[in-house]
Amino acid sequence: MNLDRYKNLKRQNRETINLNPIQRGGVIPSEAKKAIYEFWDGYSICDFCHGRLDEIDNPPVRDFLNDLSEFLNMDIVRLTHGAREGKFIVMHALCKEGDYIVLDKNAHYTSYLAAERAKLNIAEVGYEKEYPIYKIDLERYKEVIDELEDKNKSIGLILLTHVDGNFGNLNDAKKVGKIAKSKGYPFLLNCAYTVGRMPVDGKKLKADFIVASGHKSMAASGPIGVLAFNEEFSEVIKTSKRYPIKEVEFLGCTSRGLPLITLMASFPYVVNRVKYWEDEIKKTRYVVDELEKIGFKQLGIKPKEHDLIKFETPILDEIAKRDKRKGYFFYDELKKRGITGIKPGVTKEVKMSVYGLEWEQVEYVVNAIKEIVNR
Ligand SMILES: Cc1ncc(COP(=O)(O)O)c(C=O)c1O
Repeated sequence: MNLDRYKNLKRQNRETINLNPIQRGGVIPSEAKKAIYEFWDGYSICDFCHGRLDEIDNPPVRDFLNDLSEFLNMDIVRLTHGAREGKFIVMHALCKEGDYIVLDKNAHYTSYLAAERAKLNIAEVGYEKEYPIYKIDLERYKEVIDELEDKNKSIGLILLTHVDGNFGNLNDAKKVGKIAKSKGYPFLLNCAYTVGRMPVDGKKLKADFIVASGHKSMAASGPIGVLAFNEEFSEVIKTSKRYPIKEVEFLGCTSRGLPLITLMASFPYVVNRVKYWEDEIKKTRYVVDELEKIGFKQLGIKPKEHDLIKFETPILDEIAKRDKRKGYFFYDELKKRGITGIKPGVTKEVKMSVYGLEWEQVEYVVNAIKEIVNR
């Protein structure tokens, strides 16, 4: 065993402009960094615990969960280890083995895994239009539900990915919420890419459940997630027969320690930043407009309604054929300019986000990419 390898652990790309869409919303502000120094011991959050995480008053976890409910316009909030755990909890609590869940074709792999772990079947809702838009045909939810009902299949849950992690397409959740309501099925909205980045109002969107991701979109250290739901589904928080204070689906307590401390410490910052969502969209559209001038082609819904951008980049592919670094030239050249987060070696398609960057940084990124391509 070489224990030396654990000494002086250093993050390679700490001071760079990171364009990785799954990381941009999880960058923590300085107030959260300060809180880390107060609470870095393992169970530090439990100094004044009387048996359950969500009831801790010092630090103010209980108040925080109430504030989160208000922020999301949902009745009850609990913490999870991530969006994926939230999805599994809902499926496990609500569905019985063999039930169907109806979900969109852009659903994250963790939605499929959660369903598999809960021993459920899947019925997919496909695209209204495939390449290059990949827009989900939301009206199809009704038809898929009807088809399952005609075959006497038991449906346990309707799931929609609010914004998917592949194309960054924003779905009109209310449409699916209405269909689910009219059919009498619970509706889970996966907001891993939206809550904490943009305003989300659960009741307006007709969601019965919302899952969110602290490390992805709420400026928190990972892993932490949020599960919000409405009162009529309080079966999700049923307590143990043997340990009556402990909630079974949460195995008593979920994320404790630094992930939760940073989620709380960043909360005022997050509440404020979602007010500037329109500006984030302007930055995103600016990047698309500028990079399409040099041969990038944006995939997904146009114009962009979310900061995650996926480009088809034949121009990078062309250059890679001539450069001795092959596909790695783009990563390499960006890194020289202090920019990271683009997958090394990938040139056919590129994903990026400029969420939370200053306008000057956005311009710097655009100019750097133009310079690399034009050279
Ligand atoms: C749409 C979507 N949902 C869920 C997840 C998983 O989130 P978490 O890591 O909080 O489980 C991701 C991660 O990329 C995602 O893109």
